[in-house]
Amino acid sequence: HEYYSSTEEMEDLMIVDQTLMLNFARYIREEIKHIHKLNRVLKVLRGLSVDQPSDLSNPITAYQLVNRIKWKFNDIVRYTQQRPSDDFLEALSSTLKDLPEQKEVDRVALGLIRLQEIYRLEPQSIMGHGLAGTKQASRLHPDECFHVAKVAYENQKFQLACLWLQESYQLLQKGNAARVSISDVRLLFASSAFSLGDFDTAIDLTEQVVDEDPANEEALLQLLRYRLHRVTQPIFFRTIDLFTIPEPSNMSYVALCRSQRSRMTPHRQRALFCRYSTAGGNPRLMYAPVKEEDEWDHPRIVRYHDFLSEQEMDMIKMMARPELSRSEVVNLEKNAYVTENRVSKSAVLYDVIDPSASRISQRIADITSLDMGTAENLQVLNYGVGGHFGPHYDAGEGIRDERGDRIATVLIYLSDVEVGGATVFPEVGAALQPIKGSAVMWFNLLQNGEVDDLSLHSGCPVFKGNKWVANKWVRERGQEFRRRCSLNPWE
Ligand SMILES: O=C(O)CCC(=O)C(=O)O
Ligand SMILES: [Fe+2]
Repeated sequence: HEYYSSTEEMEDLMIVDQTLMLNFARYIREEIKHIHKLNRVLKVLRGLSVDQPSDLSNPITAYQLVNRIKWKFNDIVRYTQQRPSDDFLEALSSTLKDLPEQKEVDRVALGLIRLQEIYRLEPQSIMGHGLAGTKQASRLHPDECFHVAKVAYENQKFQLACLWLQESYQLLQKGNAARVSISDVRLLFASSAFSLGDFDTAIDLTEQVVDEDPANEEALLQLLRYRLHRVTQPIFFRTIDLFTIPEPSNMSYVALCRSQRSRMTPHRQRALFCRYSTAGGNPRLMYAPVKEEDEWDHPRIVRYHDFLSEQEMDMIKMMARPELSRSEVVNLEKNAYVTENRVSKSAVLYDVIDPSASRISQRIADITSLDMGTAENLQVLNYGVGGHFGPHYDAGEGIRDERGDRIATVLIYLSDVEVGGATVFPEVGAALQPIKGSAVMWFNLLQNGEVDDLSLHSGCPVFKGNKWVANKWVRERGQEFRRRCSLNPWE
């Protein structure tokens, strides 16, 4: 079972944790009871012993000795074999299937690293100090810092590895007991520095390890390798600071995630409006017009406020919860696969089964005047630790089928997000804040049916909070006359 890709399911892991501790405590109580019992048995058996060799002159005593030694032996075997650990071991093996695998632990560390890169956080601040609204700083153990460093290293994030190693080192220096040693930290730091081209630091640190333990073969080998490199490739990048968080390559996306604010000139902003809309006189909206707000002009993105009620949202989450499974993405050949570029769990709610899903379709049809006959069923998403969806198009080669392509996306926010988790459009600079109960809509295709390059978008990593959204993808077939309709605000 995978937990980290859904914040909602992380709660299950807390229960696994509590059960494990409870069973262990119960086991200890049983062991103590058992020891008491063994002590009582010991006392009884001692009472049956012959004290003095002289007693053996009495034939009765001699008989007792011969007889009781067997009796005692049997008792000892019997009572020591009755161990409470059997029940406990059984409980443990049933917990085993609920435990996260090491692979998952590594991916959570990768989630932390992603958050650090995107939101520019030093280990100190991601552990709580710099995070507004965090009650309690969550400190990591030196072993844990080392593990995060190792995952960073394995993912070629060498500077982040250095930062986490520094953290681990400082904790070790303060005398925190740990499995990892200062030498382990130095060696991994040396490798990271070496990978960043800082051969001097790599050699320095490895020499320190060798000085302390001249028999450390791994260190000796590394040292040779580093020295050789310094001779053969004497160019090194002195300018690289080992302790800075590097800027990811996709800057506009990252900057939008960080600020969570759209970037638009005031002049253009003044042309954005809020209105009550009846979608050109739809009878179902005449008495309850929808609150419509322009989020962006080109491509046009609008938000519908109070699109769903609290009860509707609770219902959707309740229906989706047991169906959640790891989200996948499709490639051009329409093959679906799991990737760390999309960390969430999702469930499909079918219009024909679920009244709340069909009601949503009706609302979307009313508000947008688009035909829902070919639209996809509602996809409900719950994000996980550092959960995100990297920049992507909702439409394209891998998506298109007999219903056409995904002409429009309606994205419904089923929760607020405390920090992070905005939906951003890096090509244009739009950032949509998750607002619980609201829905945003945009077109993925141009009027000519081609994918609109500007519709590239991304769900930023969730830093803090539990992000729920639902997607409704509208397909091209059925919209042939609707998108051109003059009553349609999407022209
Ligand atoms: O969660 C978000 O903000 C965006 C989700 C999205 O783009 C998608 O699921 O296709
Ligand atoms: Fe999307």
